[in-house]
Amino acid sequence: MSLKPIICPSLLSSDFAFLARDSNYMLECGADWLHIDVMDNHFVPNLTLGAPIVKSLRKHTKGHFDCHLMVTNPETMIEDFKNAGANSITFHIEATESRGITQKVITQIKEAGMMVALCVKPKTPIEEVFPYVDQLDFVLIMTVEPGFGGQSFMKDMMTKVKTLRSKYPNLNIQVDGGLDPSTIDFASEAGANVIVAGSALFKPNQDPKETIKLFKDSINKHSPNW
Ligand SMILES: O=C(CO)[C@H](O)[C@H](O)COP(=O)(O)O
Ligand SMILES: [Fe+2]
Repeated sequence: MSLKPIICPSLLSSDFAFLARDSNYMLECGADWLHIDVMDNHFVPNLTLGAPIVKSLRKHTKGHFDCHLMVTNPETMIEDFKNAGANSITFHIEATESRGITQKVITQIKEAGMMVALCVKPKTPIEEVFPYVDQLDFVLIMTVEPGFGGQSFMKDMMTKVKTLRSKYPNLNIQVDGGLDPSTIDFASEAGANVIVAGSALFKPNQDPKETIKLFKDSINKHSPNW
């Protein structure tokens, strides 16, 4: 099976006053999913948006809502995000594993009819997701410390991408943080096919259509060698 590139603009870098306009513009430029960063000012030191805003946005776009929950208690938000129109929910294994509820949250998301993914922060070994991978739609490997856009890509995270890719050739692997035209080849060569990018796509005086194409070309070039 060959995996297709999935490009996910991070709305964290959009103009929050014009979320619908910016979301639809990215879809017109060739984006596949809309990446929505949910931060609770507890799991990460930043506060962004929650289900009510996602619900409002849903009225104005048909895009796939790829919700990245950087929150301490993801299990309390699943129903609200489902009702808001979320298509996939990614939660951090660091928020659930120590409480023994990772399996429960995966099941909760699947039963709500959404795609489900687990995410690992830079210091978390990728092996921690192995027991769950067969049930997941994708795995997110953070390539920055979660909390803020515009940080530098952590190239050493590519070891994790390679390890996961060699064990799971058919898995969608997402990377998030610092992806831009100068770092995409490291990610796609290592085996990532789902790319989140905020600043690289929303920066002024850039052509997001060109950048999205460049990301896809890079993945299509490297994926036959995975
Ligand atoms: O999850 C995130 C931060 O925690 C964001 O999705 C990510 O940082 C995207 O922004 P950029 O491409 O500017 O790094
Ligand atoms: Fe994210």
